[in-house]
Amino acid sequence: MTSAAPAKTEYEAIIGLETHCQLNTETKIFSRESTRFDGDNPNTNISPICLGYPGVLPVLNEKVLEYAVKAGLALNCQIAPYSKFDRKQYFYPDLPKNYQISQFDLPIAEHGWVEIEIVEKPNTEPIRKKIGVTRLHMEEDAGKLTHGGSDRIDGSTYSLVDFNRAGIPLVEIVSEPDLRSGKEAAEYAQEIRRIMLYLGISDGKMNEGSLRCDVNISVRPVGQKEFGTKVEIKNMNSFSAIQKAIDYEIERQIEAIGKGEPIYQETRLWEEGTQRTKSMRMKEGSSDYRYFPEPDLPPIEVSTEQLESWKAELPELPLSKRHRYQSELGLSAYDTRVLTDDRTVAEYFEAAIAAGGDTKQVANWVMGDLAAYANSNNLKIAETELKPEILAELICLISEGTISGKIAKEILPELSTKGGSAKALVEKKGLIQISDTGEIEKIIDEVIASHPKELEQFRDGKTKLKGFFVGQVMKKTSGRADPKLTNQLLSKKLQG
Ligand SMILES: Nc1ncnc2c1ncn2[C@@H]1O[C@H](COP(=O)(O)OP(=O)(O)OP(=O)(O)O)[C@@H](O)[C@H]1O
Ligand SMILES: [Mg+2]
Ligand SMILES: [Mg+2]
Repeated sequence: MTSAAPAKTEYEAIIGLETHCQLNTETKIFSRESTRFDGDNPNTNISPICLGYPGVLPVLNEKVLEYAVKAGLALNCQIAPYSKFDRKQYFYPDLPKNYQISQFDLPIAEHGWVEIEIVEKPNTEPIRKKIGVTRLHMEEDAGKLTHGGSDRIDGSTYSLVDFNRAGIPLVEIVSEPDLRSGKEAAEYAQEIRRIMLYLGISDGKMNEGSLRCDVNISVRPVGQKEFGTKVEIKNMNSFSAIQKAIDYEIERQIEAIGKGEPIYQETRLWEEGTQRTKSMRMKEGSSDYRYFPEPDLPPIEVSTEQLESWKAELPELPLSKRHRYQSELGLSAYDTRVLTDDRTVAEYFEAAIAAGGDTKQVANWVMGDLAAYANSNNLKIAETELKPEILAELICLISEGTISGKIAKEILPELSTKGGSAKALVEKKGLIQISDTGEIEKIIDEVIASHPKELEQFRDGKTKLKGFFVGQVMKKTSGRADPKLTNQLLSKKLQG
């Protein structure tokens, strides 16, 4: 008896990511040219070292080591007290040396992990998962190729190469094959980016190529222990492209296996236009690179003292903030995620609380009106003129009853544009809330006296008209009457 081909749900995907982050040092990894490459003319920030002329000697940029170690620590890795560089050899027009200086068997950092937190919707429990980080190593970037165009004279096609990018420092972060879906992989990549940005060592721009993720995927029947053959996918320039490329590739592999076709160990390209992956080349095994120790660079030794001093410089990282906001501040996983995504937002939030603002209120303002103001003015929250202490002051003015929440919303744009104290602005504009019972009663009496018809209808059972009277009181006081008190007093007066 032959068994039917397994259904789609009987397969699971195994995914591992290789993430390349450009480090934002001033100068290149082994030479002194500037790392600027966009904006500058092609092939201007170059030297015999990054082009690999014979006989030149590379020297490691100390900042690169510092940034790589800090990244390794932030990824919970063990930092190697002794590591070295190796030559990874391959031929490609963007690599004139025919080898890339990288690290092979003794990388600077190994055995780490990253926690991802998937929050599907507000008010749901997040799914948390630890993803192993196999290693982090330092290496140099290659040049940038621009394909296309055709020669004006003979019509031949050509490619241009810009070596300004050659020698820009990179760290490559290799994950364990612990990811199981496109969603998890995109979340992992975002967490890596967040960590790099918190550390301030990379700008994390996927669309400009300073953060590049290669995805490795295989599928296997559920229950099978061995992994299937992996396929590597490149060329995704957003997190959603990572997710889509993986989801597409999982389907493709399952379908191929279903048809009895082999899966080749190959490199495929994600095509944004067709939303598909396309075969690019068969994948080298590591033996094809003929790695050997880089003879021109001494091994790297990191002393315990040096390591401790770099460790002491690390900021509080997103994971720790997420845990703290949820367990100590009692915020939801969803709010926590919004508040900790960007370090400057998290720091603004914390400063407003430190200045006396109520936690939940600060969170609501930062994620709500203030975020909306900042967005519509193309600013970051911390770049607005509303300093965190003033947001705290504004919140206190509401809670002590000096102004209503509505008035606070109205003056937020002015405070965010011009700065200055919230209290001073409220006083200057005469916006202080009327909370005096006698004063409100007097206004209510006037309103009732001038609307006898509505009063009669109300007393005849059209109780909805209460809202009309509230509105009239607010109109007369330019919105300054304490809404709660107004409601209470109106209820009494309308009954007669
Ligand atoms: N069978 C598999 N299915 C899916 N992912 C896998 C499988 N085996 C390994 N991986 C993942 O593939 C990635 C391999 O990356 P690594 O940098 O070690 O090697 P490579 O891709 O062969 O080399 P290169 O750096 O030249 O691209 C890791 O993230 C690993 O977790
Ligand atoms: Mg790879
Ligand atoms: Mg790799």
